[in-house]
Amino acid sequence: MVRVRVPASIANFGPGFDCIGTAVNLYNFIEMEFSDIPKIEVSGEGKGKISLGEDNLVYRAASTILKKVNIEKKLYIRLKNEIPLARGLGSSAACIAGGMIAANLLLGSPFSREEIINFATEMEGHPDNVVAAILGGFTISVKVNDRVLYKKLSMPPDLKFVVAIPEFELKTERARQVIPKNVSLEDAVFNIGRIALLVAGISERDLSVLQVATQDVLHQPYRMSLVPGLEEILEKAPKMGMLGCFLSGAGPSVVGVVLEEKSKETGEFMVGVFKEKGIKSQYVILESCNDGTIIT
Ligand SMILES: Nc1ncnc2c1ncn2[C@@H]1O[C@H](COP(=O)(O)OP(=O)(O)O)[C@@H](O)[C@H]1O
Ligand SMILES: N[C@@H](CCOP(=O)(O)O)C(=O)O
Repeated sequence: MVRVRVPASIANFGPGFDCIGTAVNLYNFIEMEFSDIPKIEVSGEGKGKISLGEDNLVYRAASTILKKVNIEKKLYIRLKNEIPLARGLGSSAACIAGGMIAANLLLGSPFSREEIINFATEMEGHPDNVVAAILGGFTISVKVNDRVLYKKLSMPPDLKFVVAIPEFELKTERARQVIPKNVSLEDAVFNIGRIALLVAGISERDLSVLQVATQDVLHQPYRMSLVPGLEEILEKAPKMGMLGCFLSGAGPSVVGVVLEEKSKETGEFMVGVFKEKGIKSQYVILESCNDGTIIT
């Protein structure tokens, strides 16, 4: 039997659509062993909702690895989930990364970490969440044909990520449909500069750039129609003393980047805005997780 812990991830981090992600300290735990019949048990998030069949995402990710080495065996998988589903905290990436890494361990690790990153990216469709979930920290990932080229930085340790999590689910697939296929040169330049500033700011520990460096015009404006309250939160965030504010992944959760003393106020503010829109939400105060998927 193998047991892994895989972190949630905040993808995009403002301007880094499909290429930047950061792992945070909210986890799913996956236990896996070979079995005569396929069996899945779930506790925590998604219990009663998640499929217990072979179409379960963790099962599918693990099976992908078994198939690559022509192993036909069935699996018994126990899932203990802390990551809420379809809220923009990388639940699907955690299933794919964790399922693949656990299966690779069960097989005696025939695949390298690089290979797992490539397989996981292929299954998820974009590398930002899976790379952060596998490696931890703040990650920059670029797809080059079938491979992913990546860099990992560590987050300044004093940053808190206050995440307001609405009660409603927003599937990433749906949130991707509203983004236009083409962008203007002006918008591309807006994001390119901010991504560069963000990466430099994180590596130099210069928090003063975050306000501007977390702005985005490539995905957030289009997703506002799916997340009532997002526009108001982003507009008021600087006045509220947030260092940065953006949609978590594809949403609907919203992240306020703050220093500890602003955490509670930030969470209550965001939950208040959602409430005004008739949306129930709760907030959690998270920290960066520099470990990726680990054996526990
Ligand atoms: N712990 C889990 N076990 C099995 N499937 C899961 C789990 N968590 C998420 N999923 C699958 O992933 C889907 C959500 O993925 P996605 O829309 O990408 O949202 P997220 O932003 O949370 O990654 C769920 O509807 C479910 O099918
Ligand atoms: N770059 C993707 C990230 C999706 O993250 P998730 O946590 O919502 O799955 C996107 O913005 O579509």
